[in-house]
Amino acid sequence: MATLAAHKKHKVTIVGSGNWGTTMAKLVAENTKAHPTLYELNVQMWVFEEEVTIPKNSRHYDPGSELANKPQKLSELINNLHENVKYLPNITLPPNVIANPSIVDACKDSTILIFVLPHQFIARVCDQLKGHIVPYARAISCTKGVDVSEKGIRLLSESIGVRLNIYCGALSGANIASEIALEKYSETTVAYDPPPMDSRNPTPKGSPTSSTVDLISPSKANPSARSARLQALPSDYPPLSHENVRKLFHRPYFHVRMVSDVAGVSLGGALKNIIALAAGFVDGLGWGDNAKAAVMRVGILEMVAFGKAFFADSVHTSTFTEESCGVADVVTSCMGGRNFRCAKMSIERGVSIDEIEQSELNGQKLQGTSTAYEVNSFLKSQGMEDDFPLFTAVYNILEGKVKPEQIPDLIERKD
Ligand SMILES: NC(=O)c1ccc[n+]([C@@H]2O[C@H](COP(=O)([O-])OP(=O)(O)OC[C@H]3O[C@@H](n4cnc5c(N)ncnc54)[C@H](O)[C@@H]3O)[C@@H](O)[C@H]2O)c1
Ligand SMILES: O=P(O)(O)OC[C@H](O)CO
Repeated sequence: MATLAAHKKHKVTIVGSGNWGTTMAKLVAENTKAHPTLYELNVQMWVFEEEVTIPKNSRHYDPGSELANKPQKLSELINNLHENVKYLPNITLPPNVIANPSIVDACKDSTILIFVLPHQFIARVCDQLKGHIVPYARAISCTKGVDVSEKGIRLLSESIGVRLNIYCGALSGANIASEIALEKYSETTVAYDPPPMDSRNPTPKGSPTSSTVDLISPSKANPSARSARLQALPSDYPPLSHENVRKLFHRPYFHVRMVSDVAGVSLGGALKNIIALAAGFVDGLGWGDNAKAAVMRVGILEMVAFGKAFFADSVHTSTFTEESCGVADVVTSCMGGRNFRCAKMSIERGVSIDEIEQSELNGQKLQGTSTAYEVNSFLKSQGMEDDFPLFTAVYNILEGKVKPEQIPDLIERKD
């Protein structure tokens, strides 16, 4: 019997256009061009619209132009210059990256949605998207953070999945965007564990087209786990197997390892930002590399303990220790990430980290500060602050309740 070949291609949208969002658009657009049988060439990139003046040090600044020093729409600048002059300056984007200020239009008919927004904006953007995406779309979250509410703590992959009623995987790793944009070698971890119905291609005649799938696994973190009716990917699309998803992200300079542990990948990316703040605090005191290594060691232990305590059914400890999204991300973030750098500057200058974020990041957002608050509020609700002394110390430093100089005593094991 002749099998029906997949003849449609996946349309891909990048939801976000900051430093990492724009880098992600660049590398994904290189891959849609490299794999024309799987993916549509053009990659939509949703831009949170703002007016931007081309910086005077930009290669695109022309003092003789009538547009010099005039604010212009960021999405139009990106499409005209093939560069995001605000969030990823001096990097040329492939012409198949299409900046789009309409979230609904950017995601229309897309079967793959790649979320790369600061985590505080995820809920609002998902709300705007509800009812405007194809029901069999699949998502990957590249955002680092968690979603804490009175109901408990949710991974962002879960949050996106539940809000949009679609399956969502995660991408995270030791990935400082500016290095990857310059095509310097780096690795990442992509967790994608699609429901079995997605790997069936073509769909056998008479088989169901939708299935009930747990979008959130029941755990201590989520006592009210939720199931949803997930729609199968139609068989005229190429299956989103590990092999095909890998082809969307892997580049000669960006090596991808595929895993199935979505919870571990999501959690590693979120918690490492709290550890990076601690590393910045001790470095800001001029304490050097030994001190940084000490907070990294304790931080990694707390990351593993957090996974075991609240996501025991889903997280594999080996994801933290063996994959780029765990220890490797802690290391790179504590050496050169924005959370580390801003925490360090805040100590050196004696001002709050929020002020440093405002004055130094030109609109880029820190994820560590809000994650430290969110994780603390969750730990408090569980009566477990004392079990995570480094995470608790970072929160108390941000609150001005303890001083960074107290970190060694605060994180010392009490046994
Ligand atoms: N930059 C990196 O090196 C890097 C690497 C890996 C992961 N990440 C993660 O990726 C996520 C996105 O970070 P980024 O670096 O792309 O962003 P960014 O911090 O560079 O930029 C902030 C973005 O937020 C957008 N924004 C501002 N207000 C908004 C609103 N009200 N609604 C929606 N969007 C709004 C801005 O337009 C901009 O695109 C974060 O979770 C971050 O931790 C970043
Ligand atoms: O610059 P940060 O601190 O947001 O970290 C960037 C990446 O997450 C590092 O992997």
